[in-house]
Amino acid sequence: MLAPVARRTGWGASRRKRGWTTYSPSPFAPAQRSRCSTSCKSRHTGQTGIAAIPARPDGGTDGPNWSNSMIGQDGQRSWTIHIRKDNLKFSAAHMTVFPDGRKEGLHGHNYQVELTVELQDSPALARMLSYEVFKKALRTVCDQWDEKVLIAGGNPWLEPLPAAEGEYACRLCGKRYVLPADEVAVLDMGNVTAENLARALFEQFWVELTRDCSVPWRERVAAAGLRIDESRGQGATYSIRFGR
Ligand SMILES: Nc1nc2c(c(=O)[nH]1)N=C([C@H](O)[C@H](O)COP(=O)(O)OP(=O)(O)OP(=O)(O)O)CN2
Repeated sequence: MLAPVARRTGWGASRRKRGWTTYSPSPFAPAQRSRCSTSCKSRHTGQTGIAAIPARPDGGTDGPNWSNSMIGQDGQRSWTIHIRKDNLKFSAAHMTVFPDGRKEGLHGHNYQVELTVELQDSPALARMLSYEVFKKALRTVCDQWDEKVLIAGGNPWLEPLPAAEGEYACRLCGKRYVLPADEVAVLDMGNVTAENLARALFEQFWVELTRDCSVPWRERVAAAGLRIDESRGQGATYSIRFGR
């Protein structure tokens, strides 16, 4: 929660007094420094024209009273972490089945994964949630599907067939497939689309992430989304906003 406007002092308040309506997030940007004058109410370091960020006694940088002078206007603050790394991907084969019972030929993609996590309103929490925590969970779930043929276990055109030891066999849209069982992942979905993969991957990711019960995830994460691009410029995002 931000401090009420009337109680704020400093740069933002002085702008309002002057009737300026434009928003600039930081009064400490080089272009603004030269505006400081003896009438400026910001706290200063002693160096002419450079405002000091008031230090919190415990060294933290969150909370309503920290650096109110940096706030140009009222508003809801938020921080969003994005993670998209070349190695956060899985290479898999699939074939989408269309509603009329036709299907694509078996083909593969290097599925690229991207995570977005919107944090609750505090940069301190952002510091506590290292990128690595998210990347570790993402890598684990991506590995499950890497170098696999993905089969939609819930597709109405799928007919599982008896198979020899170590093999997986099925008929899909009338075509028979026999594959090494360890190179197949039968997924609990109706079709292997980017939308369904994004949702399934997100749900597994969340389970993996929240294994560490010492972190109050739901209090720290406001929303999260997982995007899968099956090729450059084409894919789907599954996202969830947690209710309070
Ligand atoms: N809503 C969705 N539609 C489609 C999906 C999907 O996941 N969600 N997937 C496919 C296919 O599986 C396919 O991999 C992509 O098909 P397509 O766009 O035809 O493939 P190209 O990228 O090679 O097509 P260009 O014409 O070169 O753009 C289909 N639909």
